Amino acid sequence: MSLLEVEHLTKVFTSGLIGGFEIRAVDDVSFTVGKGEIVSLVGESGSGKTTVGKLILRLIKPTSGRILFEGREVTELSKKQLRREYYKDVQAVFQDPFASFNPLHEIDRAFDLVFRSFFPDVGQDERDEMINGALTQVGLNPSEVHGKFPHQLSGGQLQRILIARALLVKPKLLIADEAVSMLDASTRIDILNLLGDFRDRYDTSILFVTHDLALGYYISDSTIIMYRGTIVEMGDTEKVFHNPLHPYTRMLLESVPDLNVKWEFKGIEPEKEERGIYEIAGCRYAPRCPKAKDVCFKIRPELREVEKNHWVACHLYGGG
Ligand SMILES: Nc1ncnc2c1ncn2[C@@H]1O[C@H](COP(=O)(O)OP(=O)(O)OP(=O)(O)O)[C@@H](O)[C@H]1O
Repeated sequence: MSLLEVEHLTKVFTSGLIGGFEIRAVDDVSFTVGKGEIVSLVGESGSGKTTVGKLILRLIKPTSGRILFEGREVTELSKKQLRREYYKDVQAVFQDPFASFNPLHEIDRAFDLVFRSFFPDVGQDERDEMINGALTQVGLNPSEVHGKFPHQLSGGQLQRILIARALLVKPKLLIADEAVSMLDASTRIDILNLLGDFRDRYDTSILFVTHDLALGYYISDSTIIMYRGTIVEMGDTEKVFHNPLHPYTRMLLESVPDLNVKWEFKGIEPEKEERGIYEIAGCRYAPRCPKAKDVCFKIRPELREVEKNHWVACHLYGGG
C-alpha cells in the first residue's frame, strides 16, 4: 500500500455568475506517493497542481474521487481528526512566505499553533530546544530569528522558518507547493537539498508542486505532468525526462531556456480560450498539439503503461 493514493480525483469549479461555465480544474486524476518518495507535480499555470494539493490537504472538497492516506479516506475525516491526526502526518509549505506570517507578530508566534495542536504537554525549555533544533537544521541561527518581525527577515529566511515549522512535526508527507519559486537560485538549491536530506533522514514523502521542470528533475524520484486538469504523462523521473512521449511533455522540455541560446522575438501567443478547452471530450491538449488526429478531439486517451513505471495518455501510443 502506498502512503497516499489518489483515485479518480475530480474538482469542478463554476466560474462567473451570469453565463458561468464549469472549470474541471482536476479531472479524473489518479496517482500514488510511496513512503519516502519524492514526487513532482509539474505543469504550466492553471494545470490544476495547486488544486490537487488543496484537495489532499482537505482545504477544499473534491467533486468526486477518493484520497486515501495510509488506506484511510481523507474526505471522511472530521474537523477534529484533521486537526489532531491528519495535519500531524501531512504538512504543507506554500509559495509566498510573506503571506504566511502575521506582520504584527514576532516570528516566534508562528510556532504557537504547532505546539498547541501537536505538543500540548511540552514545557517552555523543551519547546525552545525543539524550535532551535529545527531552525538550526534549516540553516538558520536561532538568535538571529527570535524576537524578529517578518519584515526584518528576508523571503529566504522566512521560507526556511516555515519549512522548519513543518518539519518540526516530522510529517509523513510534506506538500511543497512552489515552496522555492520566490527564492534566489542559491537559496533555492539549499532548500531543495534540505528537503532531500530530510527525506533521507526521516523517510518523509514529498509532493513537490512546481511549474519549473529543472527543479522537479533535481529533486524527484517520480514526475507527474499535468495539463488542464489531466495527467498526460507520469513515471520515473529519469524516464519522463529522458524519454518524454507526450507531445506536451516534449514541448515543455523544449521550452526550458538554454544557456547557449539567446532570446529572439517570435510574436506573442494569443491568450488561450479556457471555455473551449474544458468542453473538449477528447485530449485537452489536442487544440495545441501538432500531431493531433480526429480521435484526439473525440475520445479522452487513457493513461497506459508504455514501459515499466512510465505512463502516457496519448492516442499516438494507443491510449484509446
Ligand atoms: N476557487 C476557485 N474558483 C474557480 N476557479 C478556480 C478556483 N481555484 C482554481 N480555479 C481554476 O482552476 C484551474 C486550476 O487552478 P490551479 O490553481 O490548481 O492551477 P495551478 O496549476 O496550480 O496554477 P498556478 O501554477 O498558476 O498556481 C484554473 O483555471 C483556475 O482558474
